[in-house]
Amino acid sequence: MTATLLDGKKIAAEIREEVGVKVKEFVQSGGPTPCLTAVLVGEDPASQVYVRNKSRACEKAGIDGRTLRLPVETTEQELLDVVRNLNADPAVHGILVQLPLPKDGNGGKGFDERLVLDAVDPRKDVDAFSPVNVGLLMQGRPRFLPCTPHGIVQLLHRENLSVAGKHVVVVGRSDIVGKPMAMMLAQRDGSCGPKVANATVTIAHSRTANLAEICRSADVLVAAVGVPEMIGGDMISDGAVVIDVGINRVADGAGGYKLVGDVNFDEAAKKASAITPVPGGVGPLTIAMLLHNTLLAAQAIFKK
Ligand SMILES: NC(=O)C1=CN([C@@H]2O[C@H](COP(=O)(O)OP(=O)(O)OC[C@H]3O[C@@H](n4cnc5c(N)ncnc54)[C@H](OP(=O)(O)O)[C@@H]3O)[C@@H](O)[C@H]2O)C=CC1
Ligand SMILES: Nc1nc(=O)c2c([nH]1)NC[C@@H]1CN(c3ccc(C(=O)N[C@@H](CCC(=O)O)C(=O)O)cc3)C=[N+]21
Repeated sequence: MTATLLDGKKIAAEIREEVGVKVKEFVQSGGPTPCLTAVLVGEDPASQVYVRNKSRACEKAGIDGRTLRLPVETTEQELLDVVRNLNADPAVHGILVQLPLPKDGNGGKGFDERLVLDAVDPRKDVDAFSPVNVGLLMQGRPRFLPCTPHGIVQLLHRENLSVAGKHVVVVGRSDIVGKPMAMMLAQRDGSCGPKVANATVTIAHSRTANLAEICRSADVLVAAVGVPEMIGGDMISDGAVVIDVGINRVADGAGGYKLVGDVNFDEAAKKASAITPVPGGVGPLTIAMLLHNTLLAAQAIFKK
């Protein structure tokens, strides 16, 4: 089988366009310009790219996208104060603390990531990382859907790929991708995205025995591992749908870097019925859903 390419970049552009129209309507009806503030500590090059992409996308959608760049010397207390000031600022609707926080930050001690994320007001938590938002999601009554899994849900929906009754294998159990992805696809009622529900979900991770065999039993395989091209063609059954979340920078052999996913694309494309590329797959969708959440946050605060 030769796979259809699932064009995340194109679908993300459609979603951003739709969000842009809704932002315009919201502002015309008297609402404030939705404002997303990203907090970036240190100078991690990958984080710089994501934050730049986010602010460009915000601008195009009519959202005020701000970035607070803090030096790596920032202390945990100072970072908590920054977050609390953003919580209290009525002009800011969405707050995103870019992860990972630098290991050498906070005077060399590193940050307690949980403590910092927990300080974000749940109503402004457009990443959907706070315990309140995770709990609401789990119970099938989400306020914000986490951006990366929501992007995947939108992709499946818009490509008419149903997961109902299918076996979905999610490789990876992070709080940002694997865990919420698994929970969202297993919902009874599609509360976690349009019509996307009722999958039978397996969560695999680094302690999983027989990973290849489990992956081969997947109708839909979601790889969120962070290991370049670790999912080979031998781990994919004929006709499976493959969603590659991985964004890994590897040497390109010419002195520079290139991005590859967690899936060996060339091998997988020979087996799968449909597959997302890296770049141009899940990454752009993540940003589109972040804009969506920022508008939701502004609408919810405005209504009160
Ligand atoms: N496209 C996008 O928008 C986004 C992309 N990403 C990318 O997705 C990837 C995953 O990110 P994230 O979820 O944050 O990663 P984490 O490092 O937090 O989690 C990785 C998960 O993969 C599991 N794992 C690691 N090695 C193996 C292995 N050899 N076999 C099976 N499972 C393994 C780990 O298992 P265990 O729990 O046992 O350690 C863990 O659950 C990264 O490449 C990241 O850059 C992330 C966020 C957004
Ligand atoms: N609080 C927080 N929330 C996040 O959502 C978050 C985070 N921290 N830390 C890092 C990960 C990663 N992430 C990506 C977003 C966009 C692309 C993206 O746009 N990728 C493009 C290419 C980007 C490039 O050229 O490097 C693509 O895949 O086509 C990738 C990865 C969000 N994350």
